[in-house]
Amino acid sequence: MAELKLFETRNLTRIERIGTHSHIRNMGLDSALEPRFVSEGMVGQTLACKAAGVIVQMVKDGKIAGRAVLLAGQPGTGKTAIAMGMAKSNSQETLFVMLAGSEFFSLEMSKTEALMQAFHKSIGIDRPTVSGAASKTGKLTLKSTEMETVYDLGAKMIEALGKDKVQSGDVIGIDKASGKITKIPPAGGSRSRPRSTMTFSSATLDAPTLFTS
Ligand SMILES: Nc1ncnc2c1ncn2[C@@H]1O[C@H](COP(=O)(O)OP(=O)(O)OP(=O)(O)O)[C@@H](O)[C@H]1O
Repeated sequence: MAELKLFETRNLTRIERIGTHSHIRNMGLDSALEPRFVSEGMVGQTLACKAAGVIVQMVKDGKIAGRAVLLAGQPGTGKTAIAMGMAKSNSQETLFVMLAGSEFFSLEMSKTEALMQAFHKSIGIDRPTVSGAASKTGKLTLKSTEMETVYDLGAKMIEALGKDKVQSGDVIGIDKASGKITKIPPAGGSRSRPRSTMTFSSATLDAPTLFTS
């Protein structure tokens, strides 16, 4: 009879996607913004590289600012590579922040807030909060009689909690699209609140603490 052998398996619960763009050093264009077929880590995609180069040049010349660029194409055709080339064309040290749509939409944080955080991270800024402490992330616990939910907090929401002086036991409304937090005043005392209302329980910051439970 065949012997059954059991081997210990490694914990594979956390699988990370490894970004393989380290070979991209620039957009592979010459000084007249003409694309070379193989250059600076970029191979082919000459029209897209040229278009990206023209946009970067317009930004450098101060002709456009505060705009977004949409790169569309089949998976794996080099959209991220070109975006990285655009960043690297400015300087090899330019910060490049990647956001995966799926991760982004699964965040328990307002999309505006998540975007703001990514932008702040990309330009190395920590926004000051109302208390003057550095802008940080945190956690917010909401409780009802049936359930308890923990939300990730961004700087904007932390600021809103401070502004409204939200305290443990307060009923709050959160607009998940904009991140706006509003304190809902008790109408005739807490007993009249519907059972399903979520009540602010606690908020903690990962660093400089504004609120604690
Ligand atoms: N023209 C290119 N020159 C050099 N490397 C490239 C080129 N196009 C893609 N690659 C490399 O191939 C891999 C996949 O490309 P990339 O992630 O940029 O594609 P994508 O279009 O952003 O894909 P997805 O839509 O799945 O996010 C990366 O390692 C990237 O650096």
